Amino acid sequence: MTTSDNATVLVTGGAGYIGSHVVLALRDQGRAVVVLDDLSTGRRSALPEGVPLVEGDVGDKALLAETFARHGIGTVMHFAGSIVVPESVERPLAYYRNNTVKSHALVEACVEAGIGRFIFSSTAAVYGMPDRLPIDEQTPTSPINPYGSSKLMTEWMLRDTAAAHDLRYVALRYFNVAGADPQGRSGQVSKVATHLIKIAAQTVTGQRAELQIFGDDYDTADGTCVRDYIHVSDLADAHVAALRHLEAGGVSEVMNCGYGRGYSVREVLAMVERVTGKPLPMRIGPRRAGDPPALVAGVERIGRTLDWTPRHADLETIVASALSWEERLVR
Ligand SMILES: NC(=O)c1ccc[n+]([C@@H]2O[C@H](COP(=O)([O-])OP(=O)(O)OC[C@H]3O[C@@H](n4cnc5c(N)ncnc54)[C@H](O)[C@@H]3O)[C@@H](O)[C@H]2O)c1
Ligand SMILES: O=c1ccn([C@@H]2O[C@H](COP(=O)(O)OP(=O)(O)O[C@H]3O[C@H](CO)[C@H](O)[C@H](O)[C@H]3O)[C@@H](O)[C@H]2O)c(=O)[nH]1
Repeated sequence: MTTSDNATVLVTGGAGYIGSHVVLALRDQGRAVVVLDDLSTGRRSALPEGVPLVEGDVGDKALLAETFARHGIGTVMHFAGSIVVPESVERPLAYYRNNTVKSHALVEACVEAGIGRFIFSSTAAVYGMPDRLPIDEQTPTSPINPYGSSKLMTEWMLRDTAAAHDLRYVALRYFNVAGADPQGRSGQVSKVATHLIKIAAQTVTGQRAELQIFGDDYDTADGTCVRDYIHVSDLADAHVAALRHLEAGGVSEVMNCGYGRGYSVREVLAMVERVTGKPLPMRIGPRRAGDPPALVAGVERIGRTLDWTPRHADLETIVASALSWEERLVR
C-alpha cells in the first residue's frame, strides 16, 4: 500500500445529497475529510463545520493534483456527477462529459499521484430492464439510458485501471436512495425533484397540489412499480465499510447496495399516509418512459464482503426521516 491508513479521504460531490451523508458518517468515525464540489447541485451548507471545501471541477487535473498533495489524500470517494435520467436522454454528451470524461481525469490523476483506493457511486441503472429478481451482480449489465451507460463506462475504466495499476476500488451500485440523516443534519435538496419519496414529501408540505402514480397496470402485485429503497445513512455507512475493506487490503469489487426487499409505489404512498395520519392527494397517471416494473437488489455479496449492518432498514424510518427533513426545509 502506498498510502497510510487513516489518510484523509477526498469526497467529490460531498456537498450533494448522498455525498454529504457520507461526509457525516466519516466525521462521526473521526475520519479526516476534504470535499471537492463545484456546487452545481450541491450546497456549502450541507457540509458540517470544519470540513474543507475545494470549490472546483472534478475534471480539473491540476486542481486534483494540488488537492491530493495539500491534504495528504489516501482514498477518493467519487460522488460528483449528473443524475437525472430523462435529462441524460436529452443531453447525452453532457452526461458522458460530466460522468465519464471527468471520471477519467479523476482516475488518471489518482494513478499519477499514487492514490491506491477509490470508491465509486454507481447505480442500479447499469442493469437496465432485468427480467429476473433479485438482481445480483452477475446479472448482465444493459443500461437503457445515457445516465446508466455513463456510470457503467466508469466502472469499466476502474476495472481496467485496477488490473494495470496499483489501485483498488469498490463500485457500489445503489438501488433507490431515500430518507435523511436521523439527526436532521442533511437531506435531499433538489431543485428539480424526480424521486418518489421526495415528491411525496413535497406534496405533504404543500409544495405540490398532488402527485401522480406513474402507471398502475404493471405486472406486479398491485400494478405499480416495485423498488428497493435504501436509507441514505445506511448507504453512507456502506461507504465507510468499503473504505475499511480497502484499507485492510481487500480486493476490488462491484457490489449492489440495497436491502433485498421491494416496495410498490402504492405501499410507499400508504406509508406516507400512515406516518402523517392524513390522506395524500394523488392520482393515477400514465407510465413514465423507461421504468422497469421491479428492481430488487441481490445483497448476498455486500453482506459477505463488507462489515456492514444496516441500521435503518425500515420503510417507516425512511419515510419519516424524509418528511421531517422536508418540514425543516420549508419552515
Ligand atoms: N440519488 C440516487 O438515487 C442515486 C442512485 C444511484 C446512484 N447515484 C449516484 O450518487 C452520486 C451522488 O448523487 P446525489 O443524489 O447525491 O446527487 P447530487 O446532485 O445531490 O450530488 C452530486 C454532487 O456533485 C456535484 N458535482 C456535479 N458535477 C460536478 C463536477 N463536474 N465537479 C465537481 N462537483 C460536481 C454537485 O454540485 C453535487 O454536490 C452520483 O454520482 C449519482 O450518480 C445516486
Ligand atoms: O412522482 C412520481 C415519482 C416516481 N414514481 C414512481 O416511483 C418509482 C420510483 O421512482 P424514482 O424516480 O423515485 O426512482 P427510480 O427507480 O426511477 O430511479 C432510481 O433508480 C435508477 C435505476 O433504475 C437510478 O439509479 C436513479 O438514480 C434512482 O433514483 C417508479 O416506479 C416511478 O415511476 C411515481 O409514480 N410518481
